[in-house]
Parts: sequence; structure tokens; C-alpha cells
Amino acid sequence: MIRRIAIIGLGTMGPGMAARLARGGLQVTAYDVAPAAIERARTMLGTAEGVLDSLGVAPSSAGAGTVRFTDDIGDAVADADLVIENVPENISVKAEVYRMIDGLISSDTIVASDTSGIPITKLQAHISHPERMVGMHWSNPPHIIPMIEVIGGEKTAPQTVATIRELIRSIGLLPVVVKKDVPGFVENRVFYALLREAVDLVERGVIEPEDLDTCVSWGIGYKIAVIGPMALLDMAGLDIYKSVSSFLNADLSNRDDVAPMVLERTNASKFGIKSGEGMFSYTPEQTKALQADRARKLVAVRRILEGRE
Ligand SMILES: NC(=O)C1=CN([C@@H]2O[C@H](COP(=O)(O)OP(=O)(O)OC[C@H]3O[C@@H](n4cnc5c(N)ncnc54)[C@H](O)[C@@H]3O)[C@@H](O)[C@H]2O)C=CC1
Ligand SMILES: Cc1ncc(C=O)c(C(=O)O)c1O
Repeated sequence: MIRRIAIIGLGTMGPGMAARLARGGLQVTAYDVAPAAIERARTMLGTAEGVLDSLGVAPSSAGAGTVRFTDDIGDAVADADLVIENVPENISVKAEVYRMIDGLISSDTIVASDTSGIPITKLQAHISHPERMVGMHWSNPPHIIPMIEVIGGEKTAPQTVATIRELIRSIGLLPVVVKKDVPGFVENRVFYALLREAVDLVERGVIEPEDLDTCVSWGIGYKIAVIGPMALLDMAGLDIYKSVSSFLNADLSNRDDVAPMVLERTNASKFGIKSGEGMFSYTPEQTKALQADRARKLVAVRRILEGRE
């Protein structure tokens, strides 16, 4: 039974995850190597709790859980039933965290990674109890998006996958078990196919970035929240899909490296909202307003999709 959870890494994803898990009645300890990240996370936690209130996510019947911040990794993982590693998407950084916690956790503690797509089989090579390591891939913003992928690596015990799936279900979220440990799992394989094409179209000057977003959000995005891709194939007709894909698939981007448009920006430290500029520019005031507006809309859409409105 999982009651105590340690979250390692409090950047974009960690604070929202902490808020959602605590709302589910769990005792969370939250750690980051950077003191500034811990301070930022305290504010982000409060914001996420406000969004959970507006989503109507009630505390568990056993009462609300807690979030406690710490700057000591040993304190964070001591007594944890589950450690969720949430540090940057880099194998050596993740491996260093596993090395550090290896001697601090008990042999029955489950270690989950929120990796966006590094195969779990690769990550579990860096830990003493690979049978208790699992992928637990949340989607951003993690306190609002209910689906979480659960992925076992070659050495993950089926019971570990089952325990994490049950934990997710028990707090009212939607686990999806990915049956094969493929890079990117399922969500990001589908999403990155879309992003590759979107970046390519903007880079080739086929469309302006703002218009690309309008086209995808109001064309595909709006309906895909209601009708998934497999159901859409049936709605459009497989005969239509056969005809269009027979000439279109060969023309779609198949680039296997990172697009220059992305490299130019990342080389100039233009990472998006977190650095104030990426595909678009953001002042701190705009970022605050944008995040509040997006949360409000995502909450409203989710209420409708769940039939609560
Ligand atoms: N940003 C996103 O939309 C999503 C990210 N992910 C995945 O979640 C993981 C974390 O991503 P983000 O939160 O976006 O990253 P981020 O870069 O925003 O935050 C990472 C945090 O980890 C901390 N950190 C670095 N080394 C550490 C260490 N040794 N010990 C403790 N803390 C350490 C950093 O100080 C930073 O606060 C990555 O694997 C990423 O691929 C998964 C779903 C969505
Ligand atoms: C660009 C991008 N990459 C990875 C992820 C998740 O792993 C997300 C997300 O929104 O969840 C993303 O936007």
C-alpha cells in the first residue's frame, strides 16, 4: 500500500504532481537540488491547489494528504513507499539520482520515473532493484491532465506495474498501461509525430506559428478531445484514410534530427515560457495571465468532458 511519496525534482512538473497526490490523501515530501526551485515550487503548489479546488477535486475520504519540502534527499526518501524521479530528461542526471537514493531506500520501495520517453529498461540498469522500477509518465500540467502512462521495463515485476496502476486509479486519475517499453511510450510518439510535422511546416514557411496553432487547436485538437484517433478513423471512413494516406504519408516530414528552428532557439537559451522566449515571447505578467487563462479553460473543458456541466 502506498502512503508516503517522495518527489525528486521540482521544476515544471513536480509541484503540480505534489499537489494532486496530496489531494488524493498521500503524504508527499518534495526535494530539489536547487534551493531556488524549492522556493518557486512553494508558490506553484499554492496555485495548483487553487486549480484543484476549481476542478472540484475533493480531498480523499480519509482526509487530505500533506506536502513537505526538504533540501535533504535522505530526508525526502526516508520511509517513502514510492519515489518519483522528476529531474531533467538526461540519462546521466537521472542515473546520478538513482545512485544517490539506492542506499537510502528500502528494498521494497518503488522507484518511478516521469521520463518523457527514455526506455525504462535503460533506466533500470542504474538501480539495485530493477524489478521495483517503473515508468509513471504524467502529462503537463500534471494537476489538470488526468491520464498517466504506466510502463514496465524488461526487468519490472508485473506487481510493480499493477501497484502503480492501482495507485493512480485510487486517487481518481486515469492510468494507461503501455505494453511495450518503446522510446517515447505512446503519448509522446503520437505527439512528436504531430510536432515534427508542425515544426517542419512553420520552418518551411507554409504557415505562420500563430496560424499553425489555430489550425491544430480548432481543427484537430478540439475534436480529438472528444473523439480519439481510432474512433476518428471510423468517423471519417477508412476508405478516405486509405486514399489520403496513399499519397500524403510519403510527403510528410521524416527528418530524424532536431530541426534547425529548434536548435537556433535552444542554443540561444530561448526555451519558451521558462526563459521568457521560445516560439513566442512572454513577459512575467503575460505568463501569469496566460497560465491562469489556460488553467481556467482546461478546467472548464474537463468538467464538460466528464459530464459534470
Ligand atoms: N515539461 C513537461 O511538459 C514534461 C516533462 N516530463 C518529464 O519530467 C521530467 C522533469 O521535467 P521538467 O519538470 O519539465 O524539468 P525541469 O527542467 O523544469 O525541472 C527539473 C528539476 O530537477 C532539478 N534537478 C536537477 N538535478 C537534480 C538532482 N540531481 N536532484 C534533484 N533535483 C534535480 C532541477 O533543479 C529542476 O528544478 C523529465 O524527465 C521530463 O522529460 C514529463 C511530462 C511533461
Ligand atoms: C513538448 C512536450 N514534450 C513532452 C511532454 C511530456 O512528456 C509534453 C507534455 O505536454 O506533457 C510536451 O508538451
